[in-house]
Amino acid sequence: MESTNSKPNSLQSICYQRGSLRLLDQRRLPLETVYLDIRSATDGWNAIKDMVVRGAPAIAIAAALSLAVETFNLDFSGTSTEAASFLTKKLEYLVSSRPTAVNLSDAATKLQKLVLKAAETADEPKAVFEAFIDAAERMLTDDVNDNKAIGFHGARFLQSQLKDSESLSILTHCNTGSLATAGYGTALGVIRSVHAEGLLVQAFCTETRPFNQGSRLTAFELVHDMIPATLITDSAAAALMKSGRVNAVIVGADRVAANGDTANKIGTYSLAISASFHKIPFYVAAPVTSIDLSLPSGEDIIVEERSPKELLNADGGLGKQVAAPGISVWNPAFDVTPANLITGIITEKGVITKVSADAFDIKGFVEKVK
Ligand SMILES: CSC[C@H]1O[C@H](OP(=O)(O)O)[C@H](O)[C@@H]1O
Repeated sequence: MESTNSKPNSLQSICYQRGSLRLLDQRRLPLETVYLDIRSATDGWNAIKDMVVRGAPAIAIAAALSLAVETFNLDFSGTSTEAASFLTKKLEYLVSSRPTAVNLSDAATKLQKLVLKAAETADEPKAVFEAFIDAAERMLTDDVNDNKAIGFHGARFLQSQLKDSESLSILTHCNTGSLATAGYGTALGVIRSVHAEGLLVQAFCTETRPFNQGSRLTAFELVHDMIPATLITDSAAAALMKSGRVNAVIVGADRVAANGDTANKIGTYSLAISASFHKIPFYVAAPVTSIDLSLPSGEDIIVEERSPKELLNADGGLGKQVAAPGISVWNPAFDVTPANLITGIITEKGVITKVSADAFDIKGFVEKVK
């Protein structure tokens, strides 16, 4: 993958036009803006695995578009059925790049069904490939629209919870903004919308060890958008809540189980416990595609464990060794927050609130908004 330094828009993680895909190398932000040329599903797989691109929605879109670029430039001499088989196998391969976020597997499943259906009526493979490329491209615009709707519903709901003349200071974790999506963001999109409504006093973002998505990416986005924001260490979050300066915590999601248990960046569970102790509402912001109704609870969510180097070396593994040689490491990239610690789930279709003290009716919500 070659790198180029062109800079269409410093928050644009995915630069795509038919036949060409460039991904912003998020490992080098915020100090360097470098785009990598992605020419195949293999390039896409490696970019996701190595966190060139990250964030549940963004990795799904990057995966699909990496295959769209390979397909567009492919000299294929098989049948329509063989074209569909080629695409379904490549999608299965792309899903293996990161296991926890459901967006990637959900998108792959939908695209596989689409190409198999297209092959039933296509006279030639070109029609199957074009149906796939069209669907992959639609993910870009659909995601931005969903994120803006999440922002709208989130801001409106938070405003409805405020007493007169109250305003909001919001704590968030990891990066859930433009850099984690096709644009605007999920939890950070809600912060953008609250700020646009003039209701935001301060955003607080955690560093989000070990990969530092908060200090490197979320802080970058907040400064870029001139949103009043303060960076804190992960370990300062409880003290900040105790100080009374946080009115709400809003985080993203990689996978929401049928009961509302939510997998998100490691450290989210600790934030939820601290928020509960300090009686601060705790929200998850995610598109409905992040909900996995096939899992009754978070018990069965696969949590990716990443390289010990992310802890042993500086800069989330990109720098030189700083930890004691020989120490063992446990580095889960995510944790699961139980539904009873979550106040509400903000989606592009509206906010899912509890139907009893500790329970959501996620299935009922999804059925209603389908
Ligand atoms: C809207 S992004 C969702 C989710 O993805 C992030 O993880 P990673 O940076 O490892 O891809 C984080 O968990 C975000 O909350």
